Amino acid sequence: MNAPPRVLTVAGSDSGGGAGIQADLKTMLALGVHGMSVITAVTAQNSLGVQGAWELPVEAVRAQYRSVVDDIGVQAVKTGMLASAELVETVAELLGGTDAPAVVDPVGVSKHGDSLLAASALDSVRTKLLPIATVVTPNLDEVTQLTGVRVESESDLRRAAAAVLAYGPQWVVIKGGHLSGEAVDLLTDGSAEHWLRAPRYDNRHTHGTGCTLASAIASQLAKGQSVPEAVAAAKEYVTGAIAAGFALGGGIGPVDHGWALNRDTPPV
Ligand SMILES: Nc1ncnc2c1ncn2[C@@H]1O[C@H](COP(=O)(O)OP(=O)(O)OP(=O)(O)O)[C@@H](O)[C@H]1O
Ligand SMILES: Cc1ncc(COP(=O)(O)O)c(N)n1
Repeated sequence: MNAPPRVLTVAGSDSGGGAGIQADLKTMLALGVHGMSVITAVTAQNSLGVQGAWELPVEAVRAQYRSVVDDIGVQAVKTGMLASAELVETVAELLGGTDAPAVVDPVGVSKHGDSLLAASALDSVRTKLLPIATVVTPNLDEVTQLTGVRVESESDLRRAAAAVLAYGPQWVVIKGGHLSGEAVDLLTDGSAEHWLRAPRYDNRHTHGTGCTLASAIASQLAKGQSVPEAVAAAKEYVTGAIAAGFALGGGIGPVDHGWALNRDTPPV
C-alpha cells in the first residue's frame, strides 16, 4: 500500500485533547494523512482554561523537527502555539529550510484568555514567521495583536487582510468566527479574494476551532490541492466539527474531529 501524504504539526500539547497537537493529529487522521508532531510546549489545560504551561528547550524542538523531516519527510507543515521569541525564530529558521507549504496559525491567546505567546515574541512572528508562510490564519484578536487593525464587522476584513499580507505571507485567512451573524472568513493573496461562508452554530463547545482549521488546510495542501481548494475543504470540515461539538468537563467542550468518519460519505 502507498503511504498517505505526511503532515507535520509544530505546536503545543493540550492535555484536554481539544486544541493544540491533539486537535491537529485528530484532524489529520480524519482527513486521511499521516500526522506527525514537534511539541513546543506542554500545557495543563481543560474545558475551564489553561492551568499551566511549560516550554520545551530549543534543542528539543530542533531535534524533533530534524528527526521527522530528515527521515520521513513532509508534504506540509502547520504551526500553532510557539510560546516564546526564541521558539518562533527557531521554527521560522527550520521552516525556511524545508521545501513544503507552511500553514501558520499565529496562536496568541486561548479561548479562555490565557496567553500562549509572550508579548516579546510578536515582533519575531511579524518579521521571521509571517514572511515564510504559505497561508497564515489569524483570528480577529490576533489580527489586532499583529497589525493594530481592529475588526468590528465584515467590512473591516479586507483592511485586516491587507495589513497581515504586508508582512509577506502568500495568503491570509482572516477568521471571522468571533463576529456576529454568519461564520465568514476571508481568504486572499492580495489579488484573488474568496469569501468562505458557513452557518453560525449556536454551540459553545468550540474549543480547538482555530487549530482544526489550520491543520485541515495543511492536510489538504499535502494531498496536492491548491490553497483556495484546501481552505474551502478545511472550512467545510471545521464547520461540521463545530456543529457536532460536545460538552466535556464544566466549561467549553471540544469540536468533534471524528464527525465525518462515521458517515456514509467519505471525509472532505
Ligand atoms: N459558532 C460558529 N459556527 C460556525 N463556524 C464557526 C463558529 N465559530 C467559529 N467558526 C469558524 O471556525 C473557524 C475558526 O475560527 P475562530 O475565529 O473560532 O478561530 P480561533 O479564534 O483561532 O479559535 P479559538 O477561538 O478556538 O481560539 C473559522 O472558519 C470560523 O469562521
Ligand atoms: C496548546 C494550545 N494550542 C492552541 C490553542 C488555541 O486553540 P484554538 O484552536 O481554539 O485556537 C490552545 N488552547 N492550546
